[in-house]
Amino acid sequence: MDSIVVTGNGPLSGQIPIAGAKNACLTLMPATLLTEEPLTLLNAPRLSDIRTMTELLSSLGAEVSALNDGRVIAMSSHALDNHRADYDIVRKMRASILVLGPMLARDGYAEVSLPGGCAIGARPVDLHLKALEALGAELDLRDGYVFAKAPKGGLRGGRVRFPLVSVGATENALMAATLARGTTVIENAAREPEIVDLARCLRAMGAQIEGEGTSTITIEGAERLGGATHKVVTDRIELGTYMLAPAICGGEVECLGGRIDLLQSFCERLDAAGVSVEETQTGLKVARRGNRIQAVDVTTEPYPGFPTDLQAQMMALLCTAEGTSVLEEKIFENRFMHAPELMRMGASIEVSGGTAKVNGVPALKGAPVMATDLRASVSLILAGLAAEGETVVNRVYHLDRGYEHVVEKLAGVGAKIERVAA
Ligand SMILES: CC(=O)N[C@H]1[C@@H](OP(=O)(O)OP(=O)(O)OC[C@H]2O[C@@H](n3ccc(=O)[nH]c3=O)[C@H](O)[C@@H]2O)O[C@H](CO)[C@@H](O)[C@@H]1O
Ligand SMILES: C=C(OP(=O)(O)O)C(=O)O
Repeated sequence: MDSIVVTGNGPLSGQIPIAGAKNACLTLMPATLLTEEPLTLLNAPRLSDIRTMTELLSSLGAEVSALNDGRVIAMSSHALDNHRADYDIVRKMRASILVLGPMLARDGYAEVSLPGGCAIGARPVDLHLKALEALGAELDLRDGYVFAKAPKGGLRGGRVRFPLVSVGATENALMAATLARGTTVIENAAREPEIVDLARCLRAMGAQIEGEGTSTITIEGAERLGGATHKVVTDRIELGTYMLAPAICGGEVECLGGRIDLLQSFCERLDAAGVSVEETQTGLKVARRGNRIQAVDVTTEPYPGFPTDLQAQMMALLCTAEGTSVLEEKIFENRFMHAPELMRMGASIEVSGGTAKVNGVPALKGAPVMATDLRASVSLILAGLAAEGETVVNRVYHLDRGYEHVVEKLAGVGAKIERVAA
């Protein structure tokens, strides 16, 4: 298994291009199952998760081609010759559950393996299933699979009220509702930019949707949807991750394609910690104001709150802050696995349930560390950029799920970083 070796090397300077969003692309790709016409995505990121989704859609009978070096994904699904999303693929990536709503809406049946838990939490899919039931689906859970059937005549519009905000369940419900008969109202919907991006793409395909980006989304079902060409929104999590690099190391970095509106609450926390963020013609320019970061408290919440997918990276920043920061993780029950690894680098962190108290230390020291999940991996790289000596991050396959060319991007702004093949 490859590892990434980082050596603390002082201030960074230059530009980092930000890719299209993994989490948007992973819901836009299954939207191809809603139409027989071609759906083309521009600005796609080149990631192993995208290859896994390609493998899944292909297994169902869709044609998926990566063009222009993977930046363009051209998809077409005339007729699906398989309606079973197999465990072997689903277990690799939880977003696989997003093929359920579209297949059911279009063809009236689907079999999808239940994804199971993962390192960051149990992550059930009960809300996805309840939403589809509200549209008339009959579901049977057997042998680790959900067997879903639409009523005669197809799904029908209905009221979906989520007891808690779920990004994936909102996406599944939204896609299914576009082909249901009548009106669907989704209440307590997720408001993430990736949901807005999905709604925009579905609208370009002919769907009638109102209210995306708010807690209530209304969908008027259509007989059929057509093809479209859609540009994937900027990856706000990749953006936030690279904004933290100059915050940790000093210097000034411009993240190309970045926008403050994608990360309002994150930018507010950065400002409080002593990091300036300036919007430019081409992106966001980020610089640390003083010599030392100031402690800040952070609570993760659904959008527009502070994203859970940036909590690990923010913790890496706060490890060397002046003072004590309290991080509260409210989305996933087990998302502090990076804390013990950061402590191996000299951080002082006390974890208790969903709360982590980070007592800032003047400096971190390089060490061999182990990546436990996607965002934990990159938090260790960020910490390594600021640490004295060499940090070796092992198990970097997690990183390949969500960050393309991380070594090239950071080396491009002056970081001393390399990937070492096993
Ligand atoms: C591919 C993708 O877009 N992944 C993102 C998506 O994951 P994902 O869509 O899986 O996350 P959700 O928003 O659904 O999860 C939020 C919370 O709801 C719970 N829940 C969810 C569904 C359900 O049926 N029952 C249930 O109890 C989860 O366990 C979690 O505690 O949003 C998360 C929250 O912003 C991000 O961290 C992930 O990066
Ligand atoms: C948790 C994440 O992804 P997934 O939902 O695909 O596990 C993530 O992107 O940080």
